[in-house]
Amino acid sequence: MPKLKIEDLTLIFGRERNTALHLLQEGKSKAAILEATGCTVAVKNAAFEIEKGEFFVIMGLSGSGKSSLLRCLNRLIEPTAGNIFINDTNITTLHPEDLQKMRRKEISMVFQKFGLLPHRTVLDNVAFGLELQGTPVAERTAKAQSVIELVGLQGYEQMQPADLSGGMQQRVGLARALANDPEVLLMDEAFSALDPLIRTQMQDELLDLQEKMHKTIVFITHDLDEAIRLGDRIAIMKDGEVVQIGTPEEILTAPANEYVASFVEKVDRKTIITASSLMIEKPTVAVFRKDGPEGSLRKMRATGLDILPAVTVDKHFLGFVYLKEILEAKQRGDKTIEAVIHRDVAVAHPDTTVDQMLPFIAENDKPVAVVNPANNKLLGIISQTSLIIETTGRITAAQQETLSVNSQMEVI
Ligand SMILES: Nc1ncnc2c1ncn2[C@@H]1O[C@H](COP(=O)(O)OP(=O)(O)OP(=O)(O)O)[C@@H](O)[C@H]1O
Repeated sequence: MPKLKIEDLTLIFGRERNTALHLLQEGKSKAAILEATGCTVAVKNAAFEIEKGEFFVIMGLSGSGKSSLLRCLNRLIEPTAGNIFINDTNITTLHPEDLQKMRRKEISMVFQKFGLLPHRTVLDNVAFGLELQGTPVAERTAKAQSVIELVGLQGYEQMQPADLSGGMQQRVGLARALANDPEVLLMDEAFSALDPLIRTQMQDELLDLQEKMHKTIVFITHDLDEAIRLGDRIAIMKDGEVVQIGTPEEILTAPANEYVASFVEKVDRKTIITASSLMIEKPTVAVFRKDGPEGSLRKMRATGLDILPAVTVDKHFLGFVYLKEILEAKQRGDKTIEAVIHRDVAVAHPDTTVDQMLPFIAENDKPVAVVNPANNKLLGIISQTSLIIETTGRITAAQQETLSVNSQMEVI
């Protein structure tokens, strides 16, 4: 069961929203609806699920509907149509008291502008939610103290928000949200007001915290770098619609449209793209140790390739063999290819990033083997060409040729 499930969620602002909803269902555009009714379609037919413990980021330009969507998730804004399930409960139909209970138990929110009470101390700000719930003083103080330590604010308990830096104020905001131990944390541009250095530091700290807490986090940002750093998955919004949902790598390698592609262009792919998306999959043609020079030659001729990976019968990667040396082995009358396997070669794991593979860029055209770290079985091959393209974004005519040869590799 997903932690959150959003079904056909639509949010329209304006008086004539029922008319606007009809027009939307008839397929009218946002602009046409605005003109006819004066209503703004802020979110249009959003539908997705978020798993327990997932860090889910919603990203999009200003006005794309991110905040509106987030605020529907705890009914801070009433959706115009659609359903929202938390666990198995449809919260769109909950009565106010049940909604209040669910909010207290399940959901907390962290805002961009911190939303702290200026005349209360850090401790009292953090304990505020518990105070509203009627939690006894000793209990709420103890709980507040423990989350204050969790976010690294010990020693600042008696200060007032104005005495703290922006980063520290946001830690108070985060501590306050965590104080009632919610299952779901909604974070609306929580780090956008912070200066870049503090922002990166807060991102790291949030990731560390998440390792310990395993909350379900829905985090809004207009910054793709932040989305990529934080998100297990990212939903990209444009004009009220969710236009793509995927892991950071999926978004970068296969942007669904021009809009997503325009964000992706600016990202440093090297730190995100991994060996698994670059490799030619399903172990490419490989020679078996038992093939011997003759069998290896046949495979090389059949593929037109002069370098092939060598594997054991159960596909454990051994190294690479070169056409020239196989020919020499044949002339010598070798019975196996054992003597000509180059074992000192670049090996990556599926989650090795391009950045980490930079040292593997050689002057000659040696491929990189991708193996399963658990058992050293060959998973695929990355050609130097694709590595170079990924690194420099450029490719020469000679590299292009190699690439087309490599792409002809077939499954054994
Ligand atoms: N209370 C409101 N009344 C009318 N229209 C609104 C209201 N709140 C938001 N909108 C409109 O709904 C659309 C989506 O706004 P929303 O604030 O959700 O976008 P956003 O992606 O979160 O943008 P930002 O990053 O600037 O907060 C915009 O066109 C906005 O003008």
